[in-house]
Amino acid sequence: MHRLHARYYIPMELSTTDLSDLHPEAVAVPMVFQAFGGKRRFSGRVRTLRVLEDNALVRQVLEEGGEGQVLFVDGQGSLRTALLGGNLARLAWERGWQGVVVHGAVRDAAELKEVPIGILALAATPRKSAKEGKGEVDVPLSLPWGEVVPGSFLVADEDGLLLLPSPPSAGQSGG
Ligand SMILES: O=C([O-])CC(=O)C(=O)O
Repeated sequence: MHRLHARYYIPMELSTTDLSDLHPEAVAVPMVFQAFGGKRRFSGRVRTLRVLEDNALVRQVLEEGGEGQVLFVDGQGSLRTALLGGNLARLAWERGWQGVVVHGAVRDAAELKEVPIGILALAATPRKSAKEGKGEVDVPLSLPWGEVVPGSFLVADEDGLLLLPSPPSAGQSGG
């Protein structure tokens, strides 16, 4: 529907810029990621994972299910192996995850864009990860831009990521 009075239109989802203005204390992660998934805008309660070139725990946590949640994987910035590909992305979608953020690499980029969740990563690379199960689940992640705390609320859009202590309330409106 064409909106003649577009300036009176109040978006249901607040942008990260509006939210950052409302919550200057929130951790803001710049959009250093590429958007590989079918959705650029997503949000949800955060679970965390710290791994290094090993993605057995990524599968394990995604299998637990993540209705309304976002998995933030700190792959420590390594681009040597992919921590998620088409199979894990489809698993995430089937299990209700809103998105997966990978501070590291993914693969199967052509498949990822068909999966209707948010998938952010630094790069794509062909090589798979180890499956030994090394890593830490639900730990605070120290990233160059601030700390990503499990249980916080993540909002992602074209401008970056914002991490809030709790979901923004419906009464907040952007300007
Ligand atoms: O299983 C892996 O290592 C990642 C992958 O390729 C997929 O999710 O399809």
